[in-house]
Amino acid sequence: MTTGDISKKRAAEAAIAEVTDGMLVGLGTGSTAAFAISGLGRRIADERLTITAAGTSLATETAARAAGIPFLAFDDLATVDLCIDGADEIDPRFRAIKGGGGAMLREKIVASAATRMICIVDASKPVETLARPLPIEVLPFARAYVMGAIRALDGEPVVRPAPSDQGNLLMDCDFGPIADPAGLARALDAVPGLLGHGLFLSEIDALYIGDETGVERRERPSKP
Ligand SMILES: O=C[C@H](O)[C@H](O)[C@H](O)COP(=O)(O)O
Repeated sequence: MTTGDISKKRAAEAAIAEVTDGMLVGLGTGSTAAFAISGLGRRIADERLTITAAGTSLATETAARAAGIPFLAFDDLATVDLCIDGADEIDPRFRAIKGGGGAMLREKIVASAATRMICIVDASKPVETLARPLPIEVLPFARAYVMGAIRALDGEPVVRPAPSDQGNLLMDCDFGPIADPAGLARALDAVPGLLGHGLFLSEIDALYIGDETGVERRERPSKP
C-alpha cells in the first residue's frame, strides 16, 4: 500500500467509528470512500453492526454489496443519518471540490440529505484556495451552450471521454484559483443544462485528515 493509501485508510477508519447500530449511511465514491466501505463491511462481520446504506455511484453500490453492506436504492430515501465521502480539495472553511471520479451530482444530493456529512481525505487534499479544475455534469443536448457559458465565466472546459453514471457529459473546468466559490457556484447553478458541479460549500460538517503518522479530526468552524 502506498503512503497515500495508508493515509486515506487512516482517515476512513477513524470516520467509520462514528457509525453506530441502526444508522442509514450514505456512502461516497472514490479511493478514500472505498476504504470506508471495506471498513464498514468488516465491522458488520466482526461486530454484528446493523446498518443499511445507500450509495453515490454504481461503483460504490457494487463495492458495498461485495462488502456485505445491506444496500438500499437512494431514490426511495429522503434522508440519511451520516454521509462519508472523499474530496479532491478542501479549504479551511470546509469548502470543497469534489467529482474527480465524476460522481458529484449524486454525491451532493446524498450529502444534502445527510444529517451529518464527514469528509475523509489524505494530507494532499487540504488547500488554502480551491484551484483544481472543477468537474461539472452536463446534459448532452446542452454541450456547446454550457461550454460557452463556462468560457463566459473565464473557465476553460475539457470534456471527459467517459459519461457519468446518468449517461451525461462530464467536463473539467479550469477557472484557476477560485477567489469567490459562492459566486461561482451561483453562476453555475443558473446555467440551464448544467446539471451539477463539484463545489461543495455548505454540506461538510467534519473533516478527517489522514497522514503517515495519524489522523486529525476537525469540526466545521462555522455554518455559512
Ligand atoms: O467523484 C468522485 C468523488 O467526488 C471523490 O470523492 C473525490 O474525487 C475524491 O476521490 P479520492 O478519494 O479517490 O481521491
